[in-house]
Amino acid sequence: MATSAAAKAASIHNLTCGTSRQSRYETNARCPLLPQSPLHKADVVHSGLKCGASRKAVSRVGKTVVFRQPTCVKAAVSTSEAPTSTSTEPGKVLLEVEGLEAEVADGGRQILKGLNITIREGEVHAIMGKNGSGKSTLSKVLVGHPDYDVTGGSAKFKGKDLFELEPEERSHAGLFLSFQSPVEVPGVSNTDFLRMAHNARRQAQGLKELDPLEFYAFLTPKLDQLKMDASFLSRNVNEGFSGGEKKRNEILQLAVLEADLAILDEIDSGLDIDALRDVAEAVNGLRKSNNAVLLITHYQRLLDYITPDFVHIMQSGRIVKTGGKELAKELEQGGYGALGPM
Ligand SMILES: Nc1ncnc2c1ncn2[C@@H]1O[C@H](COP(=O)(O)OP(=O)(O)OP(=O)(O)O)[C@@H](O)[C@H]1O
Repeated sequence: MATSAAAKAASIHNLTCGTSRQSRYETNARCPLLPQSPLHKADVVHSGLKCGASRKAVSRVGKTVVFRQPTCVKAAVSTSEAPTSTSTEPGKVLLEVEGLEAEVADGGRQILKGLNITIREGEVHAIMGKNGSGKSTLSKVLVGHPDYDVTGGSAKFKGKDLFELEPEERSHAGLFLSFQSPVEVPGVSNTDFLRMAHNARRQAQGLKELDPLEFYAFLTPKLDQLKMDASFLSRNVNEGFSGGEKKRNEILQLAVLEADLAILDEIDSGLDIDALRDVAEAVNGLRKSNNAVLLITHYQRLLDYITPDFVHIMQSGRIVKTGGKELAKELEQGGYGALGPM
């Protein structure tokens, strides 16, 4: 058996990770998968990979756990299938959130205060809102970030109770979050990382894992699509990447995982004009009739490229207004004051 990080991960990824909500206090440690890597306690939750140490082991040994944020996986990403947002038939419900309330873990302050949103297959939703209104918290709560406790409401993803699933199970089920500030994972090459994540979901789906050559063939067209140089594959995950390169790399993960619901948190921040277009085109290329995108953004410019079906305005932990794409334009022109009382 090869001793690469990928092979090692492949052999351990079906063990239990310490990143569950219950074990969030046990993550001040190093992962057996990425022993060189300090753990990113707050940033690395949405893992399609599982850790090599059980929670029990974590608490007993006092060290452990890894995880990384990626991923979900399916096979090839088709760019030929048109999204169905123009269809008059509503797609199947992918995500249904009702009355969601969440607070900072350990009895901290309440951030989400009764949030409702329903996302169907084929749709693009955009959430906008002033700084601190709770947009990123919503995305992190949905993927099971350990910094937050759900204190009320419900969320169903593809008909299943989302909060019954561990973070990596949510990933395997097809939920993907591109973080606002993607973390670096020293010691693990991008290609190994992507393949681990890809194979973790394939395994969860009962599919045969791809070997390095098969995976490379699968990955290469996606690099072209994102106009990413192949040299990014051999570099450690996000290490030394510019802000824009990290964002492209997030979308590469999404392309590899072909999630059913992609939550993209400020994917436009830090991108130059060309990069914004490339990333937006790549996201559009990933859209299919049976998947959906939730964009969190402050600016209309992203929505010029990725046309939303619904724009939601968030304020104080709730969605207070919903409209079509014209709502974002109104906001751009007049600011939040122009939207009137909400
Ligand atoms: N882990 C945490 N500990 C303490 N406070 C937190 C934590 N996470 C979020 N908050 C607070 O919750 C509020 C909402 O934060 P959040 O990052 O969700 O806002 P946002 O709408 O995404 O903001 P921005 O547009 O600036 O990115 C903020 O006041 C923030 O300081």
